[in-house]
Amino acid sequence: MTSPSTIRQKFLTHPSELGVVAVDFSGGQCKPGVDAAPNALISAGLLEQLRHDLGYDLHGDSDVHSYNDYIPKGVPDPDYRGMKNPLSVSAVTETLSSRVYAQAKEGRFVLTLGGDHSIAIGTISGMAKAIRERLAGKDIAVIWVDAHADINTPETSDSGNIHGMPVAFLTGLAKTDRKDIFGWLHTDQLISVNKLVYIGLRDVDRGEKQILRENGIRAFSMHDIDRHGIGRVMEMALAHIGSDTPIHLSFDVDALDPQWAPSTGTPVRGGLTLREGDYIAECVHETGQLIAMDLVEVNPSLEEKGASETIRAGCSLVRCALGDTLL
Ligand SMILES: NC(=[NH2+])NCCC[C@H](N)C(=O)O
Ligand SMILES: [Mn+2]
Ligand SMILES: [Mn+2]
Repeated sequence: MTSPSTIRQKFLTHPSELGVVAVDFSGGQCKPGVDAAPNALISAGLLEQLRHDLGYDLHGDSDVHSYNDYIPKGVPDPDYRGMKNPLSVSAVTETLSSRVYAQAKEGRFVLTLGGDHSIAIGTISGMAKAIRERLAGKDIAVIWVDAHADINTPETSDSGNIHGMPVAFLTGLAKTDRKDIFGWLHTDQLISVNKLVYIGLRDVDRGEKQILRENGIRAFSMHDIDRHGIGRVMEMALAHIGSDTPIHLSFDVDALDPQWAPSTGTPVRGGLTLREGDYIAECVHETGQLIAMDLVEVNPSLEEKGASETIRAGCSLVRCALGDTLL
């Protein structure tokens, strides 16, 4: 086995530097409020904790950069192949992709605070490209922690919400012939289905199940976690990725049970405990392969009584992924 810090050392030329990207965007789904999450997380002290308690130097957005400025103005954004707000989501994620790429090129860990999960189209494409350039064509692995698989194509989606489709675009399973609707994604920005692992699934659409099956995608559902325990599931998930691959962790807060994270747009009962979520983040940190994390789908305006709990849970997940709880 290569020494655990090799990947991080090779890629993160500045391991104590964080590129923070705060994305106030909600256009990948229909409920307002998820755009307020980055501010809520920052106001709760997240960045200060990373700086002060964990000793990171922060770069990038110290407050929220308005991604809504990148939505094309004065042009209608009609549904296309059933997708809602396709031009807006495409334009925002394209800009986000280049901002993430710029941070990653500096050799920094990139932490993105969403926003809805459609923003992963930008973050993961930016990381995939930066890693390929810096590590001689190497692919990144993605650990997608979520109640949902978010791998609908426009054709299999019932809702038309693009936050249910990012993985289909990122893997090239969803094709597009429109430059202005994700046609900007080039092969060097895509990920391989073989290096994708899901954890926490429990609400997967019928068409998505077929996509997972047909592509042999590794997925650990809540059923698997109940059967094997989170410890064994993490061993299996990380073994699938291997020790020589950089990891992007995309964490949807709805992977947690609504008891811990009620303020989210598509809550599903029967989820992870906060401790299980933290444990996932700790295990990925411990590999020395983690190079980027997204935290998405915190919506402070839903279930307002639970908003501070959800924000606190989100802060905890990020701190764990950045090494807080390990001795
Ligand atoms: N990122 C999320 N919370 N996604 C929920 C997706 C729900 C459903 N599968 C859909 O495609 O609409
Ligand atoms: Mn989800
Ligand atoms: Mn999601």
